[in-house]
Amino acid sequence: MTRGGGRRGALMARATAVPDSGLTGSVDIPDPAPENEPKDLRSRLKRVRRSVGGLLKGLPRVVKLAWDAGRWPTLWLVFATIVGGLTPTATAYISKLLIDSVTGAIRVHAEHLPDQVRLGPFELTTVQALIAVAVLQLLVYVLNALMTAASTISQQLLSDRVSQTIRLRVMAHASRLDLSFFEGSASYDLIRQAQDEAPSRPVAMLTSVFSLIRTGITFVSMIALLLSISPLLALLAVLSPIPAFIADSRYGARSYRFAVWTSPIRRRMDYLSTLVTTDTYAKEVKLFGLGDYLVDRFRRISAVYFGRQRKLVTDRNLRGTAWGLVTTITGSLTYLYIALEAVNGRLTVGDLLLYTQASNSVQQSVSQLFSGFTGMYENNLYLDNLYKLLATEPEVVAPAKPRPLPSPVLGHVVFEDVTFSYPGTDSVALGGVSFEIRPGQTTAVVGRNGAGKSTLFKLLCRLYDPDSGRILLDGIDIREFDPDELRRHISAMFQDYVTYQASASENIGVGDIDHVTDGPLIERSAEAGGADELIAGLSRGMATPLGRWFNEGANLSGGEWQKIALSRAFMRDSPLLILDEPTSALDAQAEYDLFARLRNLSHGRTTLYISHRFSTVRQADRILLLEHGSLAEYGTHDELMAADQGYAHLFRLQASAYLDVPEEKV
Ligand SMILES: Nc1ncnc2c1ncn2[C@@H]1O[C@H](COP(=O)(O)OP(=O)(O)OP(=O)(O)O)[C@@H](O)[C@H]1O
Repeated sequence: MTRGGGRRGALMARATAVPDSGLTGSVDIPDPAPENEPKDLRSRLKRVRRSVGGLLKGLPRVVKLAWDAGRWPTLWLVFATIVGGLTPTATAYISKLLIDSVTGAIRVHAEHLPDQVRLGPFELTTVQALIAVAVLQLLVYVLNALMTAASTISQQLLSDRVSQTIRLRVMAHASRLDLSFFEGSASYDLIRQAQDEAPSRPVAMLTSVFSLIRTGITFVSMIALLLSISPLLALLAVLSPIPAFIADSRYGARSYRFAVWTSPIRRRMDYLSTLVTTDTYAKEVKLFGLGDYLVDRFRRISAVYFGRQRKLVTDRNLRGTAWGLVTTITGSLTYLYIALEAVNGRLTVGDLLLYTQASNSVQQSVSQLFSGFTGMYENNLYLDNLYKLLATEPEVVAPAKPRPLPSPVLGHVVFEDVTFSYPGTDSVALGGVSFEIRPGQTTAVVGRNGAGKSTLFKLLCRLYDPDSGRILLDGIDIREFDPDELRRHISAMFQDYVTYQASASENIGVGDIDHVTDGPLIERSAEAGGADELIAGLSRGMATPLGRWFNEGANLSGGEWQKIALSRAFMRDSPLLILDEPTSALDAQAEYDLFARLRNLSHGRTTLYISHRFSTVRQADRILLLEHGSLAEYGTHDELMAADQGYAHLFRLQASAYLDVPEEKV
């Protein structure tokens, strides 16, 4: 993954250019910069070449997508397309036959000639000729109806399957991406676009492709008819729709850019609506009376957004229609020309009908060919986003030949001069941090807010890689292991743990997905995390749904959720146990109980925990104090108290508050 470079960098610049913080500030959207509008003919031609090139590259991807999603529906669609493409020509020809047989029959009766008319190469009686034409027409209509049904069914099936395939790919890929990818607003936009647009765009592209083929077939067969009567008519029919196409293609690119540009705005609209419609936020929204404010803000942002969109849509269609008039005028002139030719006796009435239909159809197909091309171009731009997302590779990856983890892992952790800044930020979250934790030791990590404690844990779990320095586990750089394999050897609970909308047992079981249905293990983990009593009190015990999204589930308190999250961390019997503020929401008794249990649970495992409560911190074998991303002190409680530096000060500060005596007397 590139950090803010290239296209992502450009997207990031655009995203931040929107002067809207979300909850306050201007709701207006600056106009998309007309950066890519070509001015002269050369650059226009260059752009056409580029778009055609992009299309030709995009086409096989979509066809492959359809083929992979369903072979039979794709084949049916091809067949139906070919038949559909020939139908207008066949219908026009049959109409000519019908008119010629009828006028022939009228002449036979009026002039008392022998009852014989010519139908194509055949000599038939007038009645035979009329029946033959009617049967032919019926066959074409039936075939066309069948093919239309086949094409509708295949399109529907393909559309569902293709969008499912895309969703799956996006999900599967997103689950592989680095944590940092989700933390950048530009990449978040990319995922949003891929999720919103990508499922429908391949099908839209496919539909454009097939209608293009169908129109192409109609065009070629009709133009053959037109050329035989008048090359001038054929030329006129081909050239007249071009102005409308040029107008339309400009707007195709413009509406794509508009969608990219407004993605941050739409994301904010989603956010505002989430704030008022999701249980997690409902309490505060009510308490602070935010409802009306948020709804009003949504209304104003959406009014601006839809106003801009309305302008784009109306402009596009009005201009398209204006240019389309050129086509209509040419069409009318063609009709006049053919009518005069028929009056002068150079054409039969059937020919008149045939050529009228043919020229009309050629004009229509040319304009459909062009607009199909524009549609494909537009869809292809959206698809590019999808492929850009799928091409984004995680940086935190396994080496070509990952080293197997030692067996058993002893849990000897060494940080060697580790420095790290979060992607996209200048400030150093950890700078030159070095320390060693012996196997089986318990270490408490302390420090003020923002000192880098959680960052240290994230690096140890390889959610990020250090910018410099090394982290060793049992003497081996953790980058030599497969990160998934490494994480399987770590039991961790983070500060912002997830509350799954699932049963109590599933909430704990996901801590080791291979054992998500292992009842006894889940029971043991619940006991370790201190959630056993609370679960026993739920109406359906372990089977009780937690959260209310899908079921009438139980709603837990903050501390109760934390016990569940803690229990989840104990599902794995790993050599490394990492707990980020595990007791922040627990009552004093529950905290005391946990640390009493932890003495047993951490036996033989290297344990690191972050805590702001020094009564628990002092129980650790070692204490590590971070200050502004640097290691300030490291040692036992007694050593650090004797050193009488930062730790001793913080310890006394808290103790004095408990004991109600001045700090210097503690
Ligand atoms: N995802 C992120 N992207 C950018 N900066 C981050 C990110 N997460 C943390 N930071 C920054 O890195 C620094 C260290 O953060 P960290 O979360 O490690 O602090 P902490 O010591 O765990 O704080 P607390 O006690 O509040 O949990 C902070 O300045 C923070 O703003």
